[in-house]
Amino acid sequence: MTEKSRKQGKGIAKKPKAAKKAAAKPDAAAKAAKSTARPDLAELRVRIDSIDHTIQALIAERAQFAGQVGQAKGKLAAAVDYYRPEREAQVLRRVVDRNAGPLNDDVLVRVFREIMSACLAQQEPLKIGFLGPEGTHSQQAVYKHFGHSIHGLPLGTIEEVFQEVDSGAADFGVVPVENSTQGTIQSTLDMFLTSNVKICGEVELRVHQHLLSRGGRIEDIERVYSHPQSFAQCKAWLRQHLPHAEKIPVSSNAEAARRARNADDAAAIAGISAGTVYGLKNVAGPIEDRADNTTRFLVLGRELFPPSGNDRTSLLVFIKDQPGALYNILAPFARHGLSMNRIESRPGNIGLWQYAFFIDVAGHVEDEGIRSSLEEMTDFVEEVKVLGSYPVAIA
Ligand SMILES: O=C(O)C(=O)C[C@]1(C(=O)O)C=C[C@@H](O)C=C1
Repeated sequence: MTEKSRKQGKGIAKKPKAAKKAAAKPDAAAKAAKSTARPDLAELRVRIDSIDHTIQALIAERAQFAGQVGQAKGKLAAAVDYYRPEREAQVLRRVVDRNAGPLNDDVLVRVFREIMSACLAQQEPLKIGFLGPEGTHSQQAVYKHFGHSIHGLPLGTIEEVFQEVDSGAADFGVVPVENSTQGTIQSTLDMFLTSNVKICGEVELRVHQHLLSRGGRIEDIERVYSHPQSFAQCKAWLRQHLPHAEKIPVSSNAEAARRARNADDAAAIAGISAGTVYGLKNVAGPIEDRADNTTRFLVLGRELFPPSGNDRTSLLVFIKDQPGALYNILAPFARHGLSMNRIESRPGNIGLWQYAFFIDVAGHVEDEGIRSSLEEMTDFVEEVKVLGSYPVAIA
């Protein structure tokens, strides 16, 4: 059972368009953009050079201040201790709020993420575990969330990502948790039943699938490798274009690409970056059946972070086996006006037919509403685990 209103949680307070425009567009650039006369290329490049000069000086100045912020935090043990997801979310929401174009929000967010990533790496790059090998969508999610100034650790399974974070070998981990076409990734949810790791962020990634092969000719393809989730996302396309090819499920799309590089009659369904890593040609794509195909990833860490102002809380609730228990754990959220974004039941590993409920609710566990809701449900639960309170995904 899943109830979703994710976008509703985004809550990025937008200024009225006209006010944003007036605030941001420099006069000279606005006039030049309106003029019908052909602009002078050399003059434009002089201006761009001058702006680049200023931007570079400001980035260097920002990096110096970020370094001082590091010192202000005291002598901490490792880079992981300097990372502040709630602060990064606030910085990025302001970027979106200020944006008056012409660049899209997601482009500007990417640029500022990279700046913060580089600023943080001045201490030492964060070590981020993800479902490898190189070229997976999980790796893209890592870069989207942490920028490129990190040290990526490609791992074999979702379970290993949890273990490496738990043991401290990785500072953070990134794992897929649900796909808009295919639903929940059960193996991720089940790990929370036994693991102590915390959720400290979420990433939403538009996922495009491509048919990749060494030879690049669809008429040669007799075997297709991919992860079962990706096969499911491209079911209709495969039925229409490769109905007779053998479909071979493997552990990741990048692994599919790795195998497809050995023969001309083999292909992989994977992201385009896997093709670049493994030297494959793009035969067709995007080939996912739904154009809005999106995967949501969770960022795993070892501690809870303070509120960012627009957060989500994930709970794991083991309810008592008694009439009305489920109603009584959900009613407090309604009483406190808290939006529930998701509820999903899984066998709880605590006895036959005993279920655990994964619940996502808007807000932070330090908020009065969630604190009171948790108190009010105590008579109806065996145990509640707060899996994490973290900033709602940005752009
Ligand atoms: O504000 C901080 O706490 C910083 O360390 C600075 C900064 C930044 O570059 O803005 C860098 C890393 C943190 O994760 C958050 C923000």
